[in-house]
Amino acid sequence: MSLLEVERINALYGDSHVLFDLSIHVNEKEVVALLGRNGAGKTTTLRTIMGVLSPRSGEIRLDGKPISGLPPSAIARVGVQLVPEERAIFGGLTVEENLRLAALTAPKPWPLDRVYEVFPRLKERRTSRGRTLSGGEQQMLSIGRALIRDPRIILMDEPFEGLAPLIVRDLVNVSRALAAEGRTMIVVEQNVAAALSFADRVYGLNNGHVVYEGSAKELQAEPERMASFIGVGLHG
Ligand SMILES: Nc1ncnc2c1ncn2[C@@H]1O[C@H](COP(=O)(O)OP(=O)(O)OP(=O)(O)O)[C@@H](O)[C@H]1O
Repeated sequence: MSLLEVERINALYGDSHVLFDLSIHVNEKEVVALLGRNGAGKTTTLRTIMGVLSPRSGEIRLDGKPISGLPPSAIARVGVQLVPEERAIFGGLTVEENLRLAALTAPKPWPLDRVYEVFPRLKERRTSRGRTLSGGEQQMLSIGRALIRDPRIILMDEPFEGLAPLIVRDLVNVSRALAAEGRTMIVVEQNVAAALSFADRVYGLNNGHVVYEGSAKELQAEPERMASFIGVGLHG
């Protein structure tokens, strides 16, 4: 049994059908990349797993127990954490307050220092307010807020988007380290090369359908295959 099982979900925004019988699974300690063009349904898949959107049909299970239909707060309590594209940190609170707040409702949160070991820059900025952070620092804080709750699975939505290449390199290195220590993650990313550098397995999405599944290694060996499915190249 996989840690996360998404089985034939259909999701709609009003009358607009966005995910069609979509099935994916994520094994414990596995990193899965969801790749596809803009509008393919990647963000909607993460939002549906998190419970922000309820699937119209199908089922989502964590550890074999259904979570679809539960509110996001309940899904967070059982160990799912979304790191949203817009980062969603509290601009008026300091780095440390943002982290403490995230830890507050977690059953077994990490001590603050463990987050600071992952992101030393956050320790340097711990008394700074969220709104004064750079884009890269905000992304570190957003990931740090997920990590401090010690979740079973982290859903990362375009973590490298809009960041300078040097920051992306640092965040990729952190993601690799998290993968190496056995964190379970789903990553949605337009930067395919960056995502494949730490993903184990890949799903390609197109128009709300899974159109490709394979190991990251397979895909790196034949990137034209991915391009033919979804029009996303390794350098796209
Ligand atoms: N709140 C919403 N209301 C209505 N339609 C939406 C909403 N959010 C997304 N959609 C539509 O659902 C489809 C899937 O969007 P989604 O954001 O999941 O795609 P994506 O693969 O994550 O792409 P992107 O990289 O652009 O975020 C698109 O056609 C989009 O226009």
